Amino acid sequence: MFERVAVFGVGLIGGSFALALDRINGARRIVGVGRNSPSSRANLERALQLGVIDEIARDEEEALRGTDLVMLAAPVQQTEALLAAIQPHLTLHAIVTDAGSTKQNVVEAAQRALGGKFPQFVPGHPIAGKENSGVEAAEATLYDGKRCILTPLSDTAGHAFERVRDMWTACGAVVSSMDPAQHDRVFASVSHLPHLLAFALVAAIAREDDAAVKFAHAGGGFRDFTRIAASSPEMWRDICLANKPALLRELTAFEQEVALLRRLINDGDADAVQREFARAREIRGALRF
Ligand SMILES: NC(=O)C1=CN([C@@H]2O[C@H](COP(=O)(O)OP(=O)(O)OC[C@H]3O[C@@H](n4cnc5c(N)ncnc54)[C@H](O)[C@@H]3O)[C@@H](O)[C@H]2O)C=CC1
Ligand SMILES: O=C(O)C(=O)Cc1ccc(O)cc1
Repeated sequence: MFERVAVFGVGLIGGSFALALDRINGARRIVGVGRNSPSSRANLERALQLGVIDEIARDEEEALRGTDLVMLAAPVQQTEALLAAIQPHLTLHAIVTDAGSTKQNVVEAAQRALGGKFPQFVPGHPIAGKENSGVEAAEATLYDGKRCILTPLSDTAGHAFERVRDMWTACGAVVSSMDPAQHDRVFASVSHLPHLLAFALVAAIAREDDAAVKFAHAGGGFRDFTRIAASSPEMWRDICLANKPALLRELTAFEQEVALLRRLINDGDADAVQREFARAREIRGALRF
């Protein structure tokens, strides 16, 4: 399918992408690129050892030589700097895509950094993942049966969009398209807010004097609610700041709901509390994932 694929950020998502592509013989050669830090270098070496990538590229020029697909899978606020460094080496037939959890800031970064080459960029977001980071957590089957959303603009090249769509489909994902702003509103609600709340709950309890005894007695409900608080702080910092307006709107709506429940509990209004819980239970029970 592709001759040479360059993956910028060979962690959970980039590593799983490389493994999924390899499984379908989707790339003749896969090259990994990291950032200039000891932990990133160690992660890339491990990726090579695990056979996730075929080689490590030292810089953008080396990574882009003969490359016909670039996948960005680094934290979203790195997008503009990465694309600016890639742009001079990007040949006309090469396609660039990404896996970032936010799309409006990524699209705007790509427009600024790629200029006339922006049509070669296909913004994407696989809705698959877990709380573990790094290449050790990568899995070839991560995207099987999972949604992958593409958010092309009117000037995105049709052939680039089709190749990225077909590639994700071949990797096992169910692909659909969405407008970037709508994407960010949806995921502020069902992904970014829940992660923020999980981090907030653990952080709030940890501040209490008897936190240790409380955590020691936590059961399944607490485990389920806070699993995602073990996710990468850097990645979630970037997502929350990149999707600030939509996330703050969702946070306001959530605060209003919490304020309502606080008032009902304070008033001892048992019927109203039960009605609120029953409504949520019914809605949650009908959801199919
Ligand atoms: N973790 C998840 O469940 C999901 C994450 N995403 C998105 O995928 C992207 C990657 O996330 P993960 O793989 O989970 O994170 P990760 O922490 O496992 O991997 C990110 C990798 O990017 C590298 N990196 C950081 N800055 C870089 C740079 N400037 N150049 C090259 N490499 C760089 C890091 O060293 C690390 O190896 C993020 O944009 C995230 O929003 C999307 C869907 C699900
Ligand atoms: O760990 C989980 O359950 C997730 O929700 C994974 C996830 C994290 C970020 C995304 O943009 C998409 C999926």
